[in-house]
Amino acid sequence: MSAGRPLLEVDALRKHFSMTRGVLNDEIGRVKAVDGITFEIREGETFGVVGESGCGKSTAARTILRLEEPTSGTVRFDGQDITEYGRTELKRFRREAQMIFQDPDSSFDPRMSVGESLAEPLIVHGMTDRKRRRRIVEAMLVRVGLQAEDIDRYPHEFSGGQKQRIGLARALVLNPRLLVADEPVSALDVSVQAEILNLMADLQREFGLSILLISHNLGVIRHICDRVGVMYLGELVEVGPTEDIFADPQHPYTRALISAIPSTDLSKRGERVRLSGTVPDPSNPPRGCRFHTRCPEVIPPEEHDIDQRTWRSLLEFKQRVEDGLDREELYELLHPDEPPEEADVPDRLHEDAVDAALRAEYELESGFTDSTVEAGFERAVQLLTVGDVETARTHLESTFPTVCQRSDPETQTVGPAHRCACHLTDERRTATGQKADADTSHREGPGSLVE
Ligand SMILES: Nc1ncnc2c1ncn2[C@@H]1O[C@H](COP(=O)(O)OP(=O)(O)OP(=O)(O)O)[C@@H](O)[C@H]1O
Repeated sequence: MSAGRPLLEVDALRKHFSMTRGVLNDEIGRVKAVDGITFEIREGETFGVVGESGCGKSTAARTILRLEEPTSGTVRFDGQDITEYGRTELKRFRREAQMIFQDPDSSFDPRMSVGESLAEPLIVHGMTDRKRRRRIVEAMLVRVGLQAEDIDRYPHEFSGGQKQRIGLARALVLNPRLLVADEPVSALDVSVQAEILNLMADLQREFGLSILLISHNLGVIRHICDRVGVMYLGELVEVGPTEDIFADPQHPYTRALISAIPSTDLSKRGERVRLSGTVPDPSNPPRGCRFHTRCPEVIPPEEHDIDQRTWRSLLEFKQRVEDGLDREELYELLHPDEPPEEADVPDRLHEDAVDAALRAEYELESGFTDSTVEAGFERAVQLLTVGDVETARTHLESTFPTVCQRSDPETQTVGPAHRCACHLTDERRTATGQKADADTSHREGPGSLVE
């Protein structure tokens, strides 16, 4: 369990990939895969990073190990900034910080025996005594639950779970201080997953390891992590001790991930929060809170009487207009079997038909109870039927504002070592009379979560 001093300190780390075009490689944009994350891992601690596919977890791990060069920010290992390491220091660091991957197959050369694969790092780091290497490798195989005789076998002779054991043995053969495990069990049968996670926990205790565990599955993280960082679109939106994150999740994204964990408790089934769509394009992240385009708890304007589901649907409509809902698209909505390029799209579409089609598309009521909401929606439809998307956009912006779209939430301390970046946290604090406690020392947006 956690106790020691910080071994790894990640501060405002960014990794952007350049998108280029043409022979001159002109930059046309940047994929903000990791966009200002801050956390630390103490000696002997397991820290989990969780988030959906495409949130930037693997890029974060690779940048922390300097397999990718960071765009900005620092990574300190045992107090030293690894972003400034030269070749020799980097070699030493690579010995102390090892990585295992999702697919153990891809990390083994099928032509090399297990013994040869595991001895390789020892040779690279200067161990010339062959007998000694063999003794170390055999002992490590036994330690991960295999047999010393397995040393002369080949990767294809092992099951997926056994291969991941061999992967662990190879990562640990150099006695590292940090293990970075990127989705180590997601390719394995569920029945084998717990065995590998338990083995990792045992090895961690025995070797006093620090572990950075990356997974899209909070159930996996819960199994062995002391603390968790929840990652969304390049940012850490919540960080805290595992038990606090599960007992009192603050961020709607964390709540959605928790609800996605299959429950064996029948009474708890059916409470799953469904997130619409996938993680947005990191080269063009939504403004304000990056999660607002999918957030099931996005904050409605105070002046409107509107339920959460309707508000979510209205915001999806608003987003579609923002993305440019022109007359051709509307025509397609009205006439799904008639491609607009072949049809003569009229200058003015039929208002009632567009109104009905949009309400059906976004599952909106046929008449909103709040007359201002009704009038606001009708006005947007009018503007869209004549193709005035720009005015429709500004009209929707002023009629249906939300703080979630307007501004980036600041990181707030919500409990001991528990931080969250969400406007709902501000609202809750205001409602309970607590002073907003923004972390002004780390103004890097929601990624600024430190212990
Ligand atoms: N070398 C690269 N060049 C350009 N974009 C990249 C590169 N590597 C990753 N990306 C992009 O960065 C974003 C984050 O990818 P990353 O693999 O880190 O996410 P992830 O959360 O680990 O997802 P997964 O579990 O699917 O790997 C994605 O949009 C991905 O397409």
